[in-house]
Amino acid sequence: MTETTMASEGSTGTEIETTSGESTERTREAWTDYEFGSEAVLSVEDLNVYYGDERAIKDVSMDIPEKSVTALIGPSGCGKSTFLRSLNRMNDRIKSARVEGTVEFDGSDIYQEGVDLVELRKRIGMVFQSPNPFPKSIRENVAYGPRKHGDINRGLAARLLGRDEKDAEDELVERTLRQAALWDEVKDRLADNALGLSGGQQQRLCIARCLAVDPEVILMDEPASALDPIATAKIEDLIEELAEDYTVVVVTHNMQQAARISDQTAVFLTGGELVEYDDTEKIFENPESQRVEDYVTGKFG
Ligand SMILES: Nc1ncnc2c1ncn2[C@@H]1O[C@H](COP(=O)(O)OP(=O)(O)OP(=O)(O)O)[C@@H](O)[C@H]1O
Repeated sequence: MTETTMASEGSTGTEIETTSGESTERTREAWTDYEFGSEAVLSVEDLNVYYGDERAIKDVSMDIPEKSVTALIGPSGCGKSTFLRSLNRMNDRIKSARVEGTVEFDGSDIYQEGVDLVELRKRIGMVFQSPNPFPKSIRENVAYGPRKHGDINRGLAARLLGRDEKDAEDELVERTLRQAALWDEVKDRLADNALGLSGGQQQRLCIARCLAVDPEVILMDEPASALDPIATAKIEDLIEELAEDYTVVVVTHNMQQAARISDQTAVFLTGGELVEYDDTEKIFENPESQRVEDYVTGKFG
């Protein structure tokens, strides 16, 4: 098929006119080197993700700017979660998944050999759709990561060795629960089982657990989709606050939510294509792509 390229200057999409006269839109090659408000902390190049023979992410290149909220939106099955998981190698846990391309974080490719995955996931943490606290006390949920990583020494062995850091742990538990906007609700019952908290409180606890190991990036996969409107509003406020200190990447089905909380929005459409990526206001008010306009105005999806 003969194709004539009609890319106009300044346009992000490229119109392809086929011999049949149909005009279809092709996505930009790369959404990197973008002039967002801050430096890129993650830089994705030519990312393809397969499950067996099925390709779930198709040639995605994009930069993610630091200390801001990047929303990933698109219809069900378009690859948002797969893309999110590829940013801290969570897809490694899925047997059939295969990743090609690079994801640069702090100047090096997270997919190169020898990367310490525990350290990587400490720096790039994740919060899942359903709150998943451990069936332990509220305090232990927060302290678990720092204890495991040896940042805090607690327990009998530490006491015998004279290295018990109770005060440091108390300070860390309070600080992270405050950051997660949960402290006031749980400060008098830190020893209670976390499973006794409401869904929204459990999700904020999971965010505190993620913050306790001092991440730089927080990946969130539909963090409010299992919550009621009040709990959702609290999570949304929290996400905006967190972006003052952390880079947040959030998958959401909820377009109003993306519009409310994010600085930039990436729109994925069927087949794992990144169709458009821009300032959130631009995506919702004046997108370049007709397909994106149809999607954000609810014509499909
Ligand atoms: N573990 C897996 N094994 C095989 N295929 C998978 C797996 N996870 C996702 N897929 C497939 O990859 C594609 C993208 O799925 P993904 O969950 O990333 O999309 P999504 O946009 O996050 O969807 P949703 O909004 O419904 O959560 C889909 O076709 C899905 O069926």
